[in-house]
Amino acid sequence: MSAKEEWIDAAITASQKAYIPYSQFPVGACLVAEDGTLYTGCNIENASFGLTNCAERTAIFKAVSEGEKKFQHLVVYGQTKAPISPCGACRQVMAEFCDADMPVTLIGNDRSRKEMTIRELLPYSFTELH
Ligand SMILES: O=c1ccn([C@H]2C[C@H](O)[C@@H](CO)O2)c(=O)[nH]1
Ligand SMILES: [Zn+2]
Repeated sequence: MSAKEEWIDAAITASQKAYIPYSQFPVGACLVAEDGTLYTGCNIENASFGLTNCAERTAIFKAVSEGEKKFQHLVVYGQTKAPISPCGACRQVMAEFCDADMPVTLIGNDRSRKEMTIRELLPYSFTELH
């Protein structure tokens, strides 16, 4: 299923909560659980830059900490010209908690969008310890 407008709106609204004193670059995410529950997230920066948590990971960690295990879609919004491209850390975390076939909709400034799967975002990923 392609992303519902409601999910995109939720990601955009979440970006308005971003804590971004260093980059001034707001990002929002909306993770949709199997039953339709929405978990939103924004990027949360830190004076120790490496501790910054991206919007995608905020949404995923919120959902997992609420006990969610199955997801159907992730939307990521950023004010980029082309649809935003998640960082490597977020791709690895997505691969941990989402099925390889799950769609991820990437959104740019003008609501331009690109739909990819988890597998396309992180091919040949490390997912198991054995
Ligand atoms: O997919 C992305 C890309 C970047 N950022 C954040 C991290 C940092 O706060 C700011 C600039 O990289 O944007 C996200 O949250 N998600
Ligand atoms: Zn990231």
